[in-house]
Amino acid sequence: MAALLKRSASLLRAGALQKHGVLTKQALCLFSTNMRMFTNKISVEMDGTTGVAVLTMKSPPVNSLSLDFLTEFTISLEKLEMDKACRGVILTSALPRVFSAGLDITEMCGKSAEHYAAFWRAVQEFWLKLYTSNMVTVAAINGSCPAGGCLMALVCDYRVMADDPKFSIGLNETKLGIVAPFWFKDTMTNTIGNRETEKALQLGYMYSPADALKVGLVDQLASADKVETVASTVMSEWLAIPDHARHLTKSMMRKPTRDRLVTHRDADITSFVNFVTKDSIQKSLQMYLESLKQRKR
Ligand SMILES: CCCCC/C=C\CCCC/C=C/C(=O)SCCNC(=O)CCNC(=O)[C@H](O)C(C)(C)COP(=O)(O)OP(=O)(O)OC[C@H]1O[C@@H](n2cnc3c(N)ncnc32)[C@H](O)[C@@H]1OP(=O)(O)O
Repeated sequence: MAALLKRSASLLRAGALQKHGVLTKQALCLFSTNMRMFTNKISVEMDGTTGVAVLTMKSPPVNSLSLDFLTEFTISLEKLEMDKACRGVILTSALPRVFSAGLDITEMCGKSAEHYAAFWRAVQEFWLKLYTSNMVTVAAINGSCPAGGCLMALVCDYRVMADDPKFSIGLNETKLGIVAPFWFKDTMTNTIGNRETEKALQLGYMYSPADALKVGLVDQLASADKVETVASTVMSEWLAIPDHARHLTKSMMRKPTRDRLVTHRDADITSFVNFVTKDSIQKSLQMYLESLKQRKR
């Protein structure tokens, strides 16, 4: 398993995975009964009787989406996708207070253009795999989830969030002096509508759980200790629908948004690299990172 993961990770980075579908054949049936898989940053527990896997992010301190994290996540998801016994995935965090802090800012600071391009391709791949998954995906949001963390929750079919006012959720990119790409924006617009997205994105607004429920950014609130249980109940309701009908419906709803990124994928990478290599953007990101560190002092 470790060797397969290592090889898969290097293939994914090299972009070979999509071209040759290598993982498809090798990883088949890894989860066909009760199964546990651990990587450095993610653990997956698959219940063979219900067909539901729980994918738990465990990358302290804040489950930030680094290149390594994204690679491990995408590979784990792909393995579940290929296991016919797996029909649904619940995403959650093992960390107290944080679901995911979004993209790892250190991946966007002080690195080469080649690194930024590889990082951005991995972010796109992560979004595409989760957005177009055949499985039912439910986010059990047991902590804060800004920016890329919010995006991860938004691409799921259903969101249950812990009803704790200390937690918040939203696309806060403008607060860092950066801009949410069009496919982040599309994902949010599809969920809460154009007007609310326009306000939320310009202001980099972080919603409390109650406000997130009000605008439809999350579907349901639960007490912090019940989030995963509620997510499991929701999952069984969704799994009561025949897979093929639900999946065709999901594809029909999501295809235009998915196609837009696929069509403009290379241009989007170029645009990201051009943007993030600007001195002014580097300065904003460095200052933001520094402000996060200062908050603790
Ligand atoms: C027009 C063309 C456009 C083209 C595209 C252009 C632009 C690119 C768009 C890129 C889209 C970006 C998406 C993102 O996801 S950016 C990331 C945004 N994330 C955040 O703003 C979250 C910041 N973090 C927090 O708010 C908090 O950390 C928290 C998640 C609420 C957790 O709080 P707490 O438990 O109190 O933890 P600390 O704040 O103490 O943090 C612990 C350490 O973790 C470091 N940290 C936090 N977040 C990140 C991160 N996202 N990346 C890297 N590192 C992070 C933090 O600095 C602490 O580090 P230390 O222990 O060394 O001090």
